[in-house]
Amino acid sequence: MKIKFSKMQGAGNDFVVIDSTKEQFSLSPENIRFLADRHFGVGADQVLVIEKTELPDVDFKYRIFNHDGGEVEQCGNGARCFARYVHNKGLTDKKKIKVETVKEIIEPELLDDGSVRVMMNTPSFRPSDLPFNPKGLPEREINGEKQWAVSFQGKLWWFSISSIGNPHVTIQVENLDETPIKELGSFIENHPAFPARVNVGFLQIQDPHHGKFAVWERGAGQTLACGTGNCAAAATAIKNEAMESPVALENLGGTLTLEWEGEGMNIYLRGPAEMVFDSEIEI
Ligand SMILES: N[C@H](CCC[C@H](N)C(=O)O)C(=O)O
Repeated sequence: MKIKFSKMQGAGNDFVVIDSTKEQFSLSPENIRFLADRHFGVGADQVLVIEKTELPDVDFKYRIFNHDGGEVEQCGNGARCFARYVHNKGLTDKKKIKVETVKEIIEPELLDDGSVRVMMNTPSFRPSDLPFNPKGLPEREINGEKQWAVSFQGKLWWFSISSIGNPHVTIQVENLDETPIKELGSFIENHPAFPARVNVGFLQIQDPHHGKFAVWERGAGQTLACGTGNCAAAATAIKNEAMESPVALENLGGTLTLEWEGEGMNIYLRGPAEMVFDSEIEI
């Protein structure tokens, strides 16, 4: 089967985007892994598949598949690239789009300055929403917020949990350059306390409105940015009164901006979304 696709990126998080609104594709996990493979396929952190939605007052459905072939609930950088794609390809002339994802409706908006702003719904801090089973892990409370810890390389690493539709752990560090992101990220991603695995974000706070962020993504490894991870880190830091909205986080692949007015409110993610090239591939 020959498939047309667009290669896109948002802050260096890269995607293969496939339009399945006209011709229905059912891609197996093996097909996804091939498309995402950086040696034998196109290469991407995630594969995004655009489909028709059955929901009233919603414009599209989009499905998100990680590099390892697994389908997941949400992708913030992907949402921005999705919006750029459907507009550039003439699938809609709307600048504010309603999109069905696995668990919720999100609303990306194409802004006049060329960036894209996405309403990413309300962050949750409930363990059951990840899911997260903390039994047996060291626990503490800071500013009324629970944190847990894992022991790794002879040190306790304290983390906060949150869900942006997909599961996240946020670890606040003094210096990203001295943090074992790959090793610790992979250890926590696959920890038995996270039955569905987890994304692991590392936040270095510079001042109440600025920070640096690095990430080990569930099913994709270390990426140059993770939109939902930035949402999780900013919401956690704002909730703990360590940062104040708006928050700009410098990722390896670019800067993302988060706006969140507090618990129970929607969080907004803003950043770039770029087309790289169009092509087709036989799978
Ligand atoms: N790895 C994530 C999915 C992609 C999220 C990320 N690329 C983003 O921009 O939010 C997960 O397994 O939940």
